[in-house]
Amino acid sequence: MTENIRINNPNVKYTDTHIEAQYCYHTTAVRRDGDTLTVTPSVSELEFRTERHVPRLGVMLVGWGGNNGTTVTAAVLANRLGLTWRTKTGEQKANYYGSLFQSSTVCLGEGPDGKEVNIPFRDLLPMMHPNDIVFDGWDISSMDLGSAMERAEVLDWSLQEKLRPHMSHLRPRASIYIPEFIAANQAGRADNVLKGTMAEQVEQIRADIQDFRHSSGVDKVIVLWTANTERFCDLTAGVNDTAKNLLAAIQSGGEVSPSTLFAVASILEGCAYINGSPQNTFVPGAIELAVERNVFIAGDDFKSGQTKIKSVLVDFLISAGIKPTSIVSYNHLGNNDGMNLSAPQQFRSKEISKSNVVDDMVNSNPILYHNGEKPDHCVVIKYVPYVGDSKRAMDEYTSEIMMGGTNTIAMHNTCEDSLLASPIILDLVLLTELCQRVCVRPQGSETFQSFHSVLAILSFMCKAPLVPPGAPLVNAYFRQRACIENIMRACLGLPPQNHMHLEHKLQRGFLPRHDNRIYDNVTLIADIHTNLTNICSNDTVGRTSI
Ligand SMILES: NC(=O)c1ccc[n+]([C@@H]2O[C@H](COP(=O)([O-])OP(=O)(O)OC[C@H]3O[C@@H](n4cnc5c(N)ncnc54)[C@H](O)[C@@H]3O)[C@@H](O)[C@H]2O)c1
Ligand SMILES: O=P([O-])([O-])O[C@@H]1[C@@H](O)[C@H](O)[C@@H](O)[C@H](O)[C@@H]1O
Repeated sequence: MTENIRINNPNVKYTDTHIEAQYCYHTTAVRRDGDTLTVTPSVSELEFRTERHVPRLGVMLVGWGGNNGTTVTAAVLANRLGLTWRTKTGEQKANYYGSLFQSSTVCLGEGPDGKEVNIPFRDLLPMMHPNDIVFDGWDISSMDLGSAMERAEVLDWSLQEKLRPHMSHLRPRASIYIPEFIAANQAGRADNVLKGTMAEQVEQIRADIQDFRHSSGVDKVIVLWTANTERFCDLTAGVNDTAKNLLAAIQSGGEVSPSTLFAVASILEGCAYINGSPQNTFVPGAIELAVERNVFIAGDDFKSGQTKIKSVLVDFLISAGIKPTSIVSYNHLGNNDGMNLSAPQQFRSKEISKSNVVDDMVNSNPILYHNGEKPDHCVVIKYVPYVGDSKRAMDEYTSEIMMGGTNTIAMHNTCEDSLLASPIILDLVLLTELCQRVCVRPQGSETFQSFHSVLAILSFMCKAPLVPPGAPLVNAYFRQRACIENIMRACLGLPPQNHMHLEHKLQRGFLPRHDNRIYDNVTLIADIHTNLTNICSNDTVGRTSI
């Protein structure tokens, strides 16, 4: 279902190539003087410009032969082919459940009947449809995607049988393998590795990207790491502290992880690079290189299950004035990721990303938490081969409530881990692709600017969000989601969702006045057919009328 939305707004203009929206950005600055807080509202006039043409997108996955890589590829193929398959409970149809853009909605406003009108999130702006993504990638295991899907043991066999003819010809490219960065138990699958110096391997990855771009005919490539979790990299001055030093370290063969080598290769090829794992891929030199080359980077670590619930539950508790004092997150799983995480250094990377997710919420409430006080927080991950990709998570949240009371919430959460991560991979690349088509011009500035290379808007999909220097780090789930929705609304000149419904809360109510200011004596009425093929090819849409 694709919704056609009509923006009746004088400050939104449609050209053949862009959506151009004048936007008033409201914020407040706060200054403390003793026990007085001075709050100064500010309004910034911004012009958002969004390219309407959606390109053909290629996604290259590092770790393509893994559970996530095979599953997300299979899911896109199954949806593209419109596959159904028998399960023990009946006929199952391919879908994109778990994807923010494909399976959740946003509220546009109220209809004449006073009821809210909700549309698919993806219909807010011209976005790539996941069915159209072209996949490629690398893996240290040479196994073809059909066999690797079988190895992953994620999807129903009857679906695998339908998909195998479409996947068996897909083979991961040879990859960069430095054994010390992942668990020793991964060595057995490493039969597809590049030889040569570090610099030669980076050049090969760059050549692979160029080869894929040319052979597939895609217009742009995004590279995403869904390979195994690496140990943290040592941050060393003169090695990875600047872009120049990092490039030199690659030439000399210093301490640079495979994930960072892929990041450098992607950035040098002008491709956005996303880190789906918890290691510190983005060493300062990599970030500096991305900024210098104006290339998007984002991460870290897909926020898929236990941590996603934590970023909701802790936000609920603390914003309700309840004080979490102990958070224990245990899970066991039996997939290869779990096997890799059974090694201490790799587990430590994951423990860090899973543990820091409550910091912003705790720090937001000095009524409950004083002088750096934090809840006890324990993360346990165990490898139990028998359960495979079916992660069993058990969480206990103990909180202080009124008058010395105690509240304990215990939950059990079982899921196929890769079926939670796959839609997040799609959301990450689709939102990155959209952001590559958006630029903003503050009032008084001659030129437009893109988002910062560190693409913080992707925080919603990450356990340990990477943000630009000095930017706030937000983990609270609904704040992150609102950030995405309101930035996309701004691209349409629409104000942020405020959930106030004031017109329904006053004694006599009032009728909101339509924002139909005249714009150069022209009232623009623009149709948005958010089906991208319509917008690009059908000249009857996106029309303006005077
Ligand atoms: N719900 C989830 O599945 C979830 C959530 C958050 C984060 N993650 C992270 O996503 C990553 C992938 O998860 P998975 O379940 O698909 O794991 P997996 O072990 O099934 O897949 C990882 C793949 O990466 C390959 N690989 C390892 N090192 C490589 C290298 N240097 N180059 C290319 N390929 C390499 C492996 O051969 C394997 O095929 C892990 O780091 C995991 O921690 C997963
Ligand atoms: O997102 P989430 O469910 O909290 O975290 C998950 C961990 O609990 C799991 O043990 C690990 O194997 C996955 O890679 C993922 O990181």
